[in-house]
Amino acid sequence: MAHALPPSPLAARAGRPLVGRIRVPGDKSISHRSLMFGAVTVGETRIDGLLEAEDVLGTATAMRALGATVTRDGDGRWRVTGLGVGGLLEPEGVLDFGNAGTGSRLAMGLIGGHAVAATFVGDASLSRRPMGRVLDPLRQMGVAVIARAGDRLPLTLKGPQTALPITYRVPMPSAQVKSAVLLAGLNAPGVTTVIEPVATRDHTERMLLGFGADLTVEIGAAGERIIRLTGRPELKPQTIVVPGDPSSAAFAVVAGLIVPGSDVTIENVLLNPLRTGLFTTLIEMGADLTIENPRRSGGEEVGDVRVRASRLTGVVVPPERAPSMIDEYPILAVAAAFAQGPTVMEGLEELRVKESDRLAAVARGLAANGVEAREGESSLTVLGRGTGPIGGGTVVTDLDHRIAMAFLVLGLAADRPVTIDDSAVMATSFPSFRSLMEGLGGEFADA
Ligand SMILES: O=C(O)C1=C[C@@H](OP(=O)(O)O)[C@@H](O)[C@H](O)C1
Ligand SMILES: C=C(OP(=O)(O)O)C(=O)O
Repeated sequence: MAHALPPSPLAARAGRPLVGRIRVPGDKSISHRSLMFGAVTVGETRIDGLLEAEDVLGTATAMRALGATVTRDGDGRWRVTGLGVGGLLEPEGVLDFGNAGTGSRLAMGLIGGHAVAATFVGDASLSRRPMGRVLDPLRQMGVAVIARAGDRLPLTLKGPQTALPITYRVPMPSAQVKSAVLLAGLNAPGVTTVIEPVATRDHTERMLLGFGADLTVEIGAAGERIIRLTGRPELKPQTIVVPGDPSSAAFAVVAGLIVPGSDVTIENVLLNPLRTGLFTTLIEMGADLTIENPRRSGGEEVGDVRVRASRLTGVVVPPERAPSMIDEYPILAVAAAFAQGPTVMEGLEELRVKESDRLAAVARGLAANGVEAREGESSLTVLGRGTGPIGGGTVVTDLDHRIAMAFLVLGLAADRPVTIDDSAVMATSFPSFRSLMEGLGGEFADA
């Protein structure tokens, strides 16, 4: 795992325009779910374009430990032969989820619905993130939990003989919490209901329907989403084609907008409307961003995203947009650093419990590079391009891949190089970040 190695600093600096067409690796959310749903399906699920990054590889290892057969062909196609809903086996060792919030929390739901015990561990970042948000509903479903104070990793859970279907209103906008309850509900006899006051990414719902589950989504009187899942379905093996991850594409998109003279196309990007808040915001800022070749693939909207260098203007990003771009605020803050006038981002409380406290990390990284920003309790204001030079600083990544990549992009357009203290963290979600950006003309140097 990245954190066990000595840190490997990396610097990015401005050079020529970024030009070309790239494909980014597969979507992380869909990749985790493909492996997990395949593990509780009888028969062989095939996955093309699985994200081969540390977080998802950790989920593959965990599914093997639970008894599923998970293999990779020479041509990069993955195969999962599962055990059916209710069929998971008790793992022998601990399950190490590394840096992965999604992997660990969704697996807690999946395993919590089974009458097996499992111990979850992770890296220093994952071990400080709150797990009570998932454990609370699982306890209501009959899961026994032994955890450190504050419900942090490492922890052990044991699923009941028969999980209780519950009705659960998700208290914070979180697709991970929603998904954990639905995954536990898969093996609960009866109907599990999850109520989401604010819509979050809906890959669990779309994919469970694709696997043949009996699932409905109703919109309530106050606009809330009411998701009902009938437990103990017989899931049917699928062939899944994972589109490019918009959260990874985001780095090349913003780089193409802020490096003068650039023209970059990212092909085959997932464009699920619950994931595209960043693109909406950039267009509002004046970005020359177009979607080419829009199409559907595997039950999801996809397209090619083309950007050309643009003069950006600061905007106010409304809090209700946050769930559709929750992982993209660090890179939006970088775009905002090159905009004319302030960009105000609100409703960001969830950023404090990601791989790092991203509100603080972004504000610190900008300050280290001469960009003025104001950090509020749950908001961030980036004042935009001032008169002084941008860059020249070193950014503390604190085991956070998105902080690392966002600030390297800052360096590609800054007046002075920007250094991150550890580039290994990018392996969490986007191991090919550096080579893809170099292919477009980006300049990096080991520092
Ligand atoms: O369900 C998912 O795949 C994810 C949900 C989001 O987390 P939250 O549910 O904590 O908002 C997001 O930040 C994460 O990268 C992936
Ligand atoms: C928050 C993220 O991931 P996770 O919660 O899965 O660790 C992310 O990838 O930005």
